[in-house]
Amino acid sequence: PAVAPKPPISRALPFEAIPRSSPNAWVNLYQFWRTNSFPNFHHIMQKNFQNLGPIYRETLGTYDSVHLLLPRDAAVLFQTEGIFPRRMGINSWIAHRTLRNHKCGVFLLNGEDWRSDRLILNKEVISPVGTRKFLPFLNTVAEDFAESIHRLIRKNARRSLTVDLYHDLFRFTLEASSYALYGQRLGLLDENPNPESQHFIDTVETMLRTTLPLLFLPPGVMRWVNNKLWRDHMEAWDAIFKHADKCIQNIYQEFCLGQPRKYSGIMAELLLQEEMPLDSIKANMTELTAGSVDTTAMPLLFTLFELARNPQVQTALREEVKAAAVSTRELSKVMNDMPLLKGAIKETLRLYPVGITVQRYPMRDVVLQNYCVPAGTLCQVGLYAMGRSPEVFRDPERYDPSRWTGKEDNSFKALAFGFGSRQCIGRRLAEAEMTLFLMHILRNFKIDTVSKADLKTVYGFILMPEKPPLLTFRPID
Ligand code: HEC
Ligand SMILES: C[C@@H](NS(C)(=O)=O)c1cncc(N2C(=O)c3ccc(Cl)cc3C2(C)C)c1
Repeated sequence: PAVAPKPPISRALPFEAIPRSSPNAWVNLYQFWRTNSFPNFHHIMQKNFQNLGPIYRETLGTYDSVHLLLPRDAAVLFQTEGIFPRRMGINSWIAHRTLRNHKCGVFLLNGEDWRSDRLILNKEVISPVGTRKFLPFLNTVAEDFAESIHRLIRKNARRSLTVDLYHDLFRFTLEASSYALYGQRLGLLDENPNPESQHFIDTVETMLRTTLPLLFLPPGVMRWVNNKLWRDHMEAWDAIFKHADKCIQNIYQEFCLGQPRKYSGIMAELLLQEEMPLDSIKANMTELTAGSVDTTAMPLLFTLFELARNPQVQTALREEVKAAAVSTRELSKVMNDMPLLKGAIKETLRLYPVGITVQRYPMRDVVLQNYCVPAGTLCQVGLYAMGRSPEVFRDPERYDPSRWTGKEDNSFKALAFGFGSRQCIGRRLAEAEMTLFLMHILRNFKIDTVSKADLKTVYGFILMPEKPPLLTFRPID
């Protein structure tokens, strides 16, 4: 019998054949600057995917990267990340550490240095055992926040409160994270919040805002291109390090005077373990403190808005929360009894991913969408575009937490915290803060909003609303 002809192996297309937006890196960067495209970075990526397809190449100043849209391509990319996964560095942040002779935390470290710090931090920051220890601290702050809203409502003649929660949410996330990190309350939820901590929140915002324009410039030219921007950036960093240092000195001083008998936060555990040198603890605690403010406040604001304009979803969540909290069981069990609320948080991060991409450099040559991508090429998964792509999600514009609780295969679709051993180390802290916050809000109030129109979003290194929504809270008797 004749031998069946071998099917031709589909020859992967060369790297140069990947569709791309305009090829000239510096012209692109200039255009980006001139048209101030940074705030719209996520929308520009979405349009590029619509015009060029599920893979495209973009060169902007010093960086040349491949953008991916589909979960299956993200899966292939993550399989090539190796044991020291790497993402795009932030030159202006590294430049500051070098200038001030500070150590870097896990976000900026790579290779063996990253891995050794990360493995030590994992035990206290993201492991189930570590998370269980700081849960009660977060719950206390979430209860205090709900009480602070009741306090404001009692002051009003009408039994409701209409407010722009933007700044209050930053105070909540810093109060909650600082309590879990340092075991101390900052007093940000009191009637007149502590001004020093409020100043810290403002400097984190300034630092993030001034990071963006510096993002694609080589370190050498940054300070000459826009000196004021550079100086503001450095000053914000110095203030951030000063605040974190104060928190660290407080607990270190108490520590030398006598070790605490009971759990008093993540930093105390790191000091007790004596596995990490003090300057590394400081570098990592600074990242955890500054990284815990905006990143968690924004998704809370987006969730409250979506619950206000989707009353049926809000009611379904309220039922689930009431049922879960009925028996005063241990906190982590209550948390595991609210799948719909977990789905709501995933739904918020699908539509409003805080970090709009996840980046990796593959350790070996890889084929993506039938193109050859050489090892070491910067590859970015476009989370914002993926979350709103009808190819990936049915009815993508609909806020539907139940899409995450069914039997559907959602693998590599929930990437807002990244992936694998280098995923967000603050994930459990952020998820717990958001879950407990929403649980207490839903138990105490109905949330409403007048405007049902979509919120416009801007990218300022963190995805945030262009204009914060006005929300109305009415106590549930
Ligand atoms: C307490 C601190 C903290 C909080 C809160 C936090 N992050 Fe992170 N995140 C980090 C740190 C530190 C890293 C770097 C981890 C590393 O490189 O090992 C990181 C990394 C990430 C990454 C990159 C992961 C990867 O695979 O490359 C993403 C995405 C991310 N965070 C998303 C989020 C989102 C979404 C939230 C909130 C909804 C959030 N983070 C809240 C500290 C935090
Ligand atoms: C928004 C998103 N970008 S990302 C990592 O996906 O590209 C993100 C996610 N998780 C944490 C952060 N952080 C901050 O906000 C921040 C501030 C100051 C310092 Cl010293 C360290 C940080 C980190 C990187 C932890 C940022």
